[in-house]
Amino acid sequence: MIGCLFSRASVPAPGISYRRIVARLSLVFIFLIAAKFFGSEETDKAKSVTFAKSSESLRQKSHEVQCPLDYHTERVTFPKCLTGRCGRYVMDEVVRQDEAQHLLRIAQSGLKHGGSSGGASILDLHSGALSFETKFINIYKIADVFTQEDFDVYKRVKNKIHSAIATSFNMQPEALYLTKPTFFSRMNSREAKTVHDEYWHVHIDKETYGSFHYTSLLYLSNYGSDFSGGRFVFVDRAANVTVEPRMGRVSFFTSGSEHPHFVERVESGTRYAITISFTCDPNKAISDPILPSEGQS
Ligand SMILES: O=C(O)CCC(=O)C(=O)O
Ligand SMILES: [Fe+2]
Repeated sequence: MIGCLFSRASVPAPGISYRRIVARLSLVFIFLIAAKFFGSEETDKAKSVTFAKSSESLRQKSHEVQCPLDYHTERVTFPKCLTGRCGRYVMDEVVRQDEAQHLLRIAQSGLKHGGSSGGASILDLHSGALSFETKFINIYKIADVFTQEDFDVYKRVKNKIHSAIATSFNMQPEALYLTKPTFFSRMNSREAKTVHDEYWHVHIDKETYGSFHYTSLLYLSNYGSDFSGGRFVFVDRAANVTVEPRMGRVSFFTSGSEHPHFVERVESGTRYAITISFTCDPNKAISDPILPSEGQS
């Protein structure tokens, strides 16, 4: 069989010229190159544009995108919160460095009591959920880790981000509510052990989490020095658009199908961030976390 194929390849059939073979091979070659560049795997997109570099401090950088159809349908229900504009923002001056450092210490001291066996761990101060090997435990049941000051800083920073979103999207702050899940994340290059470790998949927050209308991310470590890989990537039609995490950097965007995104795999080091989510639906609102009183945990 193999011999047959070889002989067919080396002796052109009558009527097929070498020129034709070269032309066909060229077509195959062009097709392979095109497949590499325009392949369906979004994460392989060759064209990548940096929206925010970790080396630059941005007071504000924004980009407006077209809102999807279902956004306009939902506007009827939440007209004060869905103001007709969809887009993304990066701001480096909303959260102070000392506040970001304080939040990093909260994340580290909480995660000391657990941590995933794979590459992604979370800590949720609202529910107490903490990654532990391949599952989750309630940190409030096992340790008395946090102080009132920790909760005060957390709330102050959340309020600043809430105001920045309300102002940027031109809404009354009362129309926008904190929702769940809102959580610290720690990512590294460890091999995934469960689906919860697979943070690198393209997703849409409104579909993944249900209640989100506005997603915000506060970065607690620096791309390039604390870790490599791990950039945030918007999967736009024309190109992938990256945000490089930077200590204290706030990035926020409307959470619908206009913003598919993923986090690149971390190659080395440790990446810390907080996902703080907001909804327009008062029924999906959550309150600020409070320090569990003695005997309550
Ligand atoms: O940490 C990030 O940069 C993004 C995380 C994310 O996409 C999410 O929590 O839904
Ligand atoms: Fe997300």
